[in-house]
Amino acid sequence: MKQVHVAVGVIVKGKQVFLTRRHSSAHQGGKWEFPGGKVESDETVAQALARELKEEVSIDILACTPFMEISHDYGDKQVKLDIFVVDQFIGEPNSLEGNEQQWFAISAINDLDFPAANLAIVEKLQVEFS
Ligand SMILES: Nc1nc2c([nH]c(=O)n2[C@@H]2O[C@H](COP(=O)(O)OP(=O)(O)OP(=O)(O)O)[C@@H](O)[C@H]2O)c(=O)[nH]1
Ligand SMILES: [Mg+2]
Repeated sequence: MKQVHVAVGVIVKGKQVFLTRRHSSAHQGGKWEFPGGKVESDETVAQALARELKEEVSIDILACTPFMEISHDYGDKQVKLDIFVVDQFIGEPNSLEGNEQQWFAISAINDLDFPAANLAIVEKLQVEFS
């Protein structure tokens, strides 16, 4: 099975993180996620991240830092998540696709329902932003 390369943005403000909820019909539907999406064949991961965060939550990235990479096999889909912390941006994130969205205290996201691949992200975030 081909691995899907995904650019993922962990949008932070102080000790808060911005999450959106995946549409119920999507892969891993109904779960909370970090905004992002597939890297197209003609773009770098940084370009994909900038494009996805603009399309999905309407912000312009000013600075981002590589955070971690996670490969995960969901059985029906293999993903490689290329994850960046985005802590400088223009605009206020707002889901253009009508998803549920919320700023959460990083210390309080343990009990949310995430795709399995995200658990390592949550763990590392809580170590570094608490
Ligand atoms: N955006 C995002 N995708 C994630 C996360 N965790 C995770 O396993 N994924 C998986 O990464 C894959 C691609 O993400 P996506 O569905 O956002 O891609 P996209 O925006 O290009 O969507 P589209 O092609 O449906 O329009 C999905 O299978 C999704 O389940 C996450 O935190 N954020
Ligand atoms: Mg997406």
